[in-house]
Amino acid sequence: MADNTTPAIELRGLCKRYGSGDTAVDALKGVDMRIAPGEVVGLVGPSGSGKSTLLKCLGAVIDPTAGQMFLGGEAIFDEVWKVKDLRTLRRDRIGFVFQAPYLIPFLDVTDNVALLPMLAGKSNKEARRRALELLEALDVAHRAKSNPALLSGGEQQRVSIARALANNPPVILADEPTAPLDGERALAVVKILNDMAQQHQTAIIVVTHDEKIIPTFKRLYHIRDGKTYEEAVS
Ligand SMILES: Nc1ncnc2c1ncn2[C@@H]1O[C@H](COP(=O)(O)OP(=O)(O)OP(=O)(O)O)[C@@H](O)[C@H]1O
Repeated sequence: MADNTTPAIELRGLCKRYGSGDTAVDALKGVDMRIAPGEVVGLVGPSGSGKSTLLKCLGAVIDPTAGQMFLGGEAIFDEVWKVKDLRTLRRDRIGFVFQAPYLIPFLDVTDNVALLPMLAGKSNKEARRRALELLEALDVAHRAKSNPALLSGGEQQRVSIARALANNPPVILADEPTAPLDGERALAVVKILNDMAQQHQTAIIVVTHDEKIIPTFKRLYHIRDGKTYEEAVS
């Protein structure tokens, strides 16, 4: 990424140690990353290499042990805590897409997407308007009033992407978002993530093992034994 752009995400020497003493595990051993607004990058690595730990640190779900993390140039983890309100940080600045869509079964599709903007203080009307706009963009508005259980796997995943985008977060963390999908639907989800990144300048990290989508990333980070390496992709 260009040096003069403020990165959406920047990690400097991020470390995470679980436990202490003889049983301590150093899951992250000094991770450096810079991701610009609008970039979609892949993160690949073998089992136990630290992918989940890195996503949990990025999502402010767990604290790193050392190092620095910045979102949009603002220190999130530093020598001291700079951001106290992690709930607000997770709600407004980071969108999550998981392997399973985890839609709420007793809310219809629209309310699943509208819930986060409502929690962030938008009126019901405004939150639903935003939800419908996203459902349309993701080509799933025809299921707006359905119970999520009645949707196909690909439709449910598109709804979960709409939910991740609902508060217009500058960062989206996607953990194996295409794992349950066939090749065509997996590539369609990647295209949606790329389109959304371009339109909203969202930075997106996609953790994946999915050989079908790995060649689509313009930048790819490998993680091995708690350290990341960037692969130059032509
Ligand atoms: N809560 C924990 N306590 C102790 N060690 C942990 C904990 N969570 C993860 N680890 C260890 O940290 C290392 C990295 O684990 P992590 O789950 O981040 O890897 P991963 O790349 O996501 O693996 P997978 O692809 O199998 O999910 C592993 O050695 C793991 O055993």
